[in-house]
Amino acid sequence: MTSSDPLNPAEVPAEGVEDVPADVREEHAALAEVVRDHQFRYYVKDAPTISDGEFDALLRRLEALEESHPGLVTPDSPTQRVGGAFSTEFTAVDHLERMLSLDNAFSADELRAWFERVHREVGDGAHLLCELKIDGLAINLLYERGRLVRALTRGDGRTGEDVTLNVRTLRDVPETLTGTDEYPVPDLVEVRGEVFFAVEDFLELNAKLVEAGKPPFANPRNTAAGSLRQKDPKVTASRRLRMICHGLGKREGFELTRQSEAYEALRAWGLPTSPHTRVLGAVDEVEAHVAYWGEHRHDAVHEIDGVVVKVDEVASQRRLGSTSRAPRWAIAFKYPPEEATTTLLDIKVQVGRTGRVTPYAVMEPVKVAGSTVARATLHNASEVKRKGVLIGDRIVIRKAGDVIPEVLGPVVDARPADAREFEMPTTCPECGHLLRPMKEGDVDIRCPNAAGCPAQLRERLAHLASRSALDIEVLGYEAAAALAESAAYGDEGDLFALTADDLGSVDLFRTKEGALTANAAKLLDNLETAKGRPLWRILVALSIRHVGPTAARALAREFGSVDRIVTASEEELAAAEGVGPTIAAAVREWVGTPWRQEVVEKWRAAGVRVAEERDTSVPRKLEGLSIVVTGSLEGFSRDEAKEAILGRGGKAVGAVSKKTAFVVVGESPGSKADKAVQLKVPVLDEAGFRVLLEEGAEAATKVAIVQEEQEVEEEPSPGPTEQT
Ligand SMILES: NC(=O)c1ccc[n+]([C@@H]2O[C@H](COP(=O)([O-])OP(=O)(O)OC[C@H]3O[C@@H](n4cnc5c(N)ncnc54)[C@H](O)[C@@H]3O)[C@@H](O)[C@H]2O)c1
Ligand SMILES: [Zn+2]
Repeated sequence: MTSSDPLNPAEVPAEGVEDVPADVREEHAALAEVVRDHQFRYYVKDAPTISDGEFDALLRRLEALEESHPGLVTPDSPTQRVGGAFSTEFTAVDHLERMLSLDNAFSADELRAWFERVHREVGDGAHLLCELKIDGLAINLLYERGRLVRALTRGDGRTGEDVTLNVRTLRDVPETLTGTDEYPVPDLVEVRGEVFFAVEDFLELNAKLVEAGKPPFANPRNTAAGSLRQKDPKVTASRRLRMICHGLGKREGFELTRQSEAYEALRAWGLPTSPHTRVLGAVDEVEAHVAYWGEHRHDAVHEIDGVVVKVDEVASQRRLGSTSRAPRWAIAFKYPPEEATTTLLDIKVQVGRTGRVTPYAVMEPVKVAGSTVARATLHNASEVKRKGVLIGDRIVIRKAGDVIPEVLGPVVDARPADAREFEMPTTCPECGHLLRPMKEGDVDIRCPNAAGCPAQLRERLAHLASRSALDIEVLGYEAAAALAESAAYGDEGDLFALTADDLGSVDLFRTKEGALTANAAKLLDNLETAKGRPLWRILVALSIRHVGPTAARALAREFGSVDRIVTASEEELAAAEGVGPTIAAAVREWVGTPWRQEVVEKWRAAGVRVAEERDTSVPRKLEGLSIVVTGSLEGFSRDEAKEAILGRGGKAVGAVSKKTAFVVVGESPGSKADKAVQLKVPVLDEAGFRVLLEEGAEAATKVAIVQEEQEVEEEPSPGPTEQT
């Protein structure tokens, strides 16, 4: 084997095999020092200054250097050691058996490469134990004759920090083990696990801090580490730390053949294990499992940064052995990090559709959760203060799944000398009006120039064209900006009266030769179609505060025309089903604004359908019925199913109650299906749903599934395969 063997990095060729050039040697030494420095900040100070992704990249770079220059590999290189240290604040105590780290796989290929090696060494009978990689800190619990005698952090793998008093405050960690006939209390066992914050508890802790005027913590992992490594156990006790076991160290007085069996023993002894652990047979299944959890990353109570795959048979684990840093019988598949650090280049403000002025971060572009991010909203000026970020700071940002990126806070330890505070502007950056809160007690300040501010007009146009409003494809953000800026154009009232000539005077809609672009023709065409859209879409397009698709549907259903909405009193509006006082007040405010009423008049004059929402082509067979859809249907997307119900006068509701008329159950339904059974609400499958839509409630009742009261399954299997 060569030293480039990823499973065997500890095997170093004899000295002098290769002369490493001086500059490479220097780079390596400098990089190793940087890595050690970050390890100290992370493990000892619980205050890293770079993200895990950046740290992993540094370590990978070090590995790459060593791979091309094996002469650089020494036993004290960070690539060869468990990356931790211990602080003098705690007593240092040796582990009875070493605590190791894990090798990583960042792609399916790397996972397969690991698997093939395992295959070669121990044959194809190995079972693969898949566990969530909990993002917390490792702990080693020593139980002697069933009593907890010591708890150590991982430290450098050989020696950890004694945090016994702190760990005793954790509810998940029993003082004494229980035993069963099958699994009697062992003479001695080292139990390894992860201490973490449940995301929910972490958010609650932060909410309390913010309420008390204190800065919130950046992330659950570092907060858990900081909370456990406290000098005063009372501080630890005040934080709701949890623990889940994921391995064993030294053991006496019992033998196990499979690691999955060890978890059964741990459970019998009263120790917490994960409900998400699965034993799988083939690498394809492991890949599906990894993909599943990549999609459901936020379904566990704790944060995860990957999936750990282990060979389940203890005999095979022994045969595969370990390097100085990690076992060869396990690998951690890592997901793209959801946090990154970058530089906050500037804070600018943008003016929204309702004049709200919000600061946003302009950042050095950085990759996070698979996409490159260069901007993030900061919501309002007090949020900027609360987060404590200065322009020029290194900042931590987070992007979870499809959620918009969020600035978590500054890396204070890396603050440059010239970092400066953000000052909220006092005038609108686009029209110069003095900004102010529109109502007493508003945290947001707004540009009061709703009618004339080009920024607000641009935002309203883009909104009006969006999919949840008039759905005008060609009128994207760029076109909205071009129209808003064009002198030939007034406001959105003039939109439907636009002519080819008007568009010809806007640069964006003219070719170099002076002809109209294809998009201009398309826009005129789209506008013609948009005139006939249902009333609720027209209402959304009018940018009335608080009136999104749901409220607009309610208004359209209850009042049937813009005129009736305009003449309705605030009480009438508030009393209407699905409207309520906030929307009623916003509608009245809109009615009281002359230029907004002019928009309606201009639209009406241009032929926009501002009345009669009732589409008589679809009979209103579901009038007054509440219908719940759960699970996925083959012939309908979620929105289509909702549209089909609303279009027939029914209500598409989210929760099952006694008032629910039908529950439509598709593939992999949620707990709503069980609830329907409990409450004896008629259940329809997709075919039944079609009957309901086409023929109405009576016919549907005949095809509804008659529900026998049955035992409700405890917890639906969260993974793609069965738990063992
Ligand atoms: N940001 C920084 O400056 C900085 C510095 C050092 C390390 N780090 C981060 O720390 C991590 C490296 O730390 P590491 O050496 O502990 O390696 P690791 O986190 O990649 O893997 C090893 C650890 O995973 C934990 N783990 C969680 N769930 C597990 C399970 N089901 N089974 C087994 N183990 C499980 C164990 O505590 C184990 O010690 C990386 O994510 C790295 O980015 C960051
Ligand atoms: Zn303005």
